Amino acid sequence: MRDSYRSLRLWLSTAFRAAPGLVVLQCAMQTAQSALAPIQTLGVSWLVNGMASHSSLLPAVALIIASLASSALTEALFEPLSSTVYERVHCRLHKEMLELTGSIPGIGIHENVETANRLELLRGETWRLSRSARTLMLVLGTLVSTATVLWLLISIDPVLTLLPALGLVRVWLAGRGGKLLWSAVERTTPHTRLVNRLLDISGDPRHGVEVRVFGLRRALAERVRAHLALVRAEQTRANWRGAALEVSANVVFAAAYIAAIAVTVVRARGGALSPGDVALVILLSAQVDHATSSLATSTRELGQLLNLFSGYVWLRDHAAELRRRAEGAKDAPAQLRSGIDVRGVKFRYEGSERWILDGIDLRIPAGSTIAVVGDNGAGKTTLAKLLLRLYEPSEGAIVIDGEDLSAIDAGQWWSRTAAGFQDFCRFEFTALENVGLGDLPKAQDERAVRSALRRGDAEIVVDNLPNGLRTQLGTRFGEGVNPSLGQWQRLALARAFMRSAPLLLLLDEPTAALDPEAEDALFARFAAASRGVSMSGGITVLVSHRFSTVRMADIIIVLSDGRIQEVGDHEGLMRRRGRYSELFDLQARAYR
Ligand SMILES: Nc1ncnc2c1ncn2[C@@H]1O[C@H](COP(=O)(O)OP(=O)(O)OP(=O)(O)O)[C@@H](O)[C@H]1O
Repeated sequence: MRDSYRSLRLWLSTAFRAAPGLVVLQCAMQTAQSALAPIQTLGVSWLVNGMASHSSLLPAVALIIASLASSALTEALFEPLSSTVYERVHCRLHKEMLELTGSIPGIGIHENVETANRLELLRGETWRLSRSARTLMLVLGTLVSTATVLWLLISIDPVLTLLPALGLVRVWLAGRGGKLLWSAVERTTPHTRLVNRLLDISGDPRHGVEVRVFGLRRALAERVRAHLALVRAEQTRANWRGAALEVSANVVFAAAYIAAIAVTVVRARGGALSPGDVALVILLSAQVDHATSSLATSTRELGQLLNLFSGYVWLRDHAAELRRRAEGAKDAPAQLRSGIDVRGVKFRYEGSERWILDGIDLRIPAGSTIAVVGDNGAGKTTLAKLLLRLYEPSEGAIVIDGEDLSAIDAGQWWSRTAAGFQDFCRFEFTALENVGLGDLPKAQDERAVRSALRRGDAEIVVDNLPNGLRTQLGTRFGEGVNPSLGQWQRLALARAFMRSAPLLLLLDEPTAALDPEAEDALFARFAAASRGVSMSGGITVLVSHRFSTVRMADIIIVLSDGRIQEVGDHEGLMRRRGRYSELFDLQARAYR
């Protein structure tokens, strides 16, 4: 109940916060417009009575003309006003949702099936949330017209108020139908998510080669069809059940409608009512029919909206709870003095029983470079993400200069780190922005960007662009150039080097897409860049399968099945003739 109340409040406030003046104007116009139809009917009733009693028709005609003119005016203005409010609410909601999800520490919210479903539902239905003002107007309009109709009916015969009362049964059943549909939508969200993902794959040029070479077009289309069929079947079933409820309510209402007209005609014949009253009841009954049917529609829509807003309340609460927890958080240090201690860290992904990291103990002194190697799936990237605080350890702690990382403000920690990942982002902006995004305050600072390009060995990429740093990258959203995979990766690396003295520089397979020559040149620069980072006590963590890169690290750890198998520097590990030296020799032979 409390949740429904909060959803209702959020629903009402969302539209008002986005466009307060326009929504008030919309409310006023809607109220006027909704009262005008019954008032017009009253004018018709006066007209009939005036003609029957041969009295003046002027008041009736004036009332009809005035209400017609006002109705035409408000109708003309209403649509553009609604669209403007819709756009404003839409922009605001998107902005708020991006800010809320972005403020949540960790990426688990996108990976946990339940929370990912909730987010997808919210994202996919933002257009419906944005129509909150329109639904508000629909409800308001129906309430005003129902109240006006009620008032007119009472003035004729209080028994006639039974008619709108029966209409409420219709509204209640429509609400039940809406609930049935909503639970079908919720049940089918995992299928909808999958369909969206498959459509993304089919439409993305990066996957185009595999889709064509493996002849996946048909198979993908068949999967999309099968999941959509499931979604459609569930939702159609719910729609039919809702429709059956509504039809039964309509039959009852139609019987009451006929009875009301029959009673009025009989009473008029007995002289208790005037001909104008009969005309009024006939016309008003039609309006009650219309009003209750649109109230039924808006109730259905309102139910869906409130369900959606309860999802939105959940997202806000979730983000607020994490903000609250972070309130007493400590500041990230300006410089690393001692270093990072990984103490007995165990980690498993949510919903999984398997330990991905199984008791990692590691000391990384300030200013050092550490390389992490190991087989596929050994847990290297997971460890890197824990250091970045994209996940929290399930057991144990990561300690930064004596302070538990989980007690340090996540936003601050991120602002003091830099990262280059194997699955980097390809921002289809200008080359300048693409690199500059690595340090937002300096995003447009050409000197800072050029220096990052130098450290990431990506100057050559920009030199070959037709408009240098001002070149638009990517061709999907307009005219631009399409860099190769390796060129994109060099730019992503340069982005990682934008922050000049991060406490943690994390490079996860940063050279995977580069040719050996470029890789060689880059190693030398890595060493220089790492020295720059280490001046502030910063630590460079390099995850790599290329042992020629790894060898320059101060500490090398070999991960195997989530445990540290070996640790030491290159010479030490080679002398030991263990797993590291075995892998190193294997790769060196392959390169010879
Ligand atoms: N988001 C996730 N949810 C559940 N399991 C995951 C997730 N990400 C990774 N894993 C699992 O964790 C294990 C370790 O993955 P991780 O990416 O850390 O390995 P890695 O050593 O970096 O591998 P690679 O060398 O192939 O990049 C893998 O078995 C993987 O299946």
